[in-house]
Amino acid sequence: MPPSTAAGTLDLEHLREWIGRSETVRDIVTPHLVAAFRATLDVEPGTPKPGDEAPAAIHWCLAPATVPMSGLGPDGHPSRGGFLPPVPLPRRMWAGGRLELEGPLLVGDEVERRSLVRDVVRKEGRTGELCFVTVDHEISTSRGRAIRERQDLVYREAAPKTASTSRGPEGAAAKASQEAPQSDEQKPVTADSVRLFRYSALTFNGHRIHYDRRYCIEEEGYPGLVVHGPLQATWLLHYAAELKGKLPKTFDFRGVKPFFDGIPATLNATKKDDGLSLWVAADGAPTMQATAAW
Ligand SMILES: C/C(=C\C(=O)SCCNC(=O)CCNC(=O)[C@H](O)C(C)(C)COP(=O)(O)OP(=O)(O)OC[C@H]1O[C@@H](n2cnc3c(N)ncnc32)[C@H](O)[C@@H]1OP(=O)(O)O)C(=O)O
Repeated sequence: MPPSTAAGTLDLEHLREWIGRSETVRDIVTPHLVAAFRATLDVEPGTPKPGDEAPAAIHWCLAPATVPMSGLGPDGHPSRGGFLPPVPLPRRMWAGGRLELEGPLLVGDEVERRSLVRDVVRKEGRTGELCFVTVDHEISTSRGRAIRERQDLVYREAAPKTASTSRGPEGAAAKASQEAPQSDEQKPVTADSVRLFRYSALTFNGHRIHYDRRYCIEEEGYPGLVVHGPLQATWLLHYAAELKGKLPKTFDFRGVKPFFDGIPATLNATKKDDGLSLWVAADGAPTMQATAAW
């Protein structure tokens, strides 16, 4: 993506100095993590043993930033300006990404994640000024690379004060977003506050939009707790594997509209030539769209 030259509040030149920054972190796929991950997905946790295949997308729970409380920003994420650029737009979201699944992670694996800030761009969206930060990750074990990932983070301007308890600009984005197509396959999914809390705990993600309802409504202008992008992507990836009998080789996903807790939702899939189109729909409208290819 080329840098936008449109006028805005961002010092893009400064933010783009973060491009090329890298970090390497390590963690272990423990039996407890695998059991807790399965339980959060409402699957029998069993008794994971060293060498068992770990569930796909568990890598999002590995090696999270462990920043002391004094190093957190007002949204509960690490203060910006370390590995990630100090984007001054206050509302961070996980916008989407792409996974290339090259091999499984196993219980007991020592995992290394190498991350690189690939791009920082400014865009003007229907909901206001946006700043996208793209991060590339490579996740490896002693057997070699297991996953290549592109992660798109988006930073949004402050919510208009009028948005506090209505759908506000989220409603505008929802109207503009695509109507859900007819699905070949569908199953219900629930996102209540306990599940969101558990997923935040699994990923050591302190972002307050996922568990602090007052903060969500009063500070970020959302009408409820926001369902994590990686949790929605995990559901869709597992659904794709369930429908086809094996994990896809590539999985592209994009959050198109926030999904709030307590809203009736479904996982959906339609066949495509080389794979599946998938989406989460809340109240019938897509919140995350994905394509999986084998
Ligand atoms: C974990 C974690 C945080 C989370 O999990 S947050 C919850 C998960 N994420 C979401 O719920 C995001 C849902 N999406 C949205 O709210 C909107 O799509 C978004 C990102 C605010 C953008 O909406 P807009 O209506 O303002 O944008 P436009 O559709 O007008 O598009 C403007 C340009 O931006 C590009 N774009 C839009 N959405 C995305 C996306 N998801 N990924 C990449 N690019 C996107 C779009 O293509 C337009 O680009 P042009 O070049 O065509 O101008 C945690 O924090 O850790």
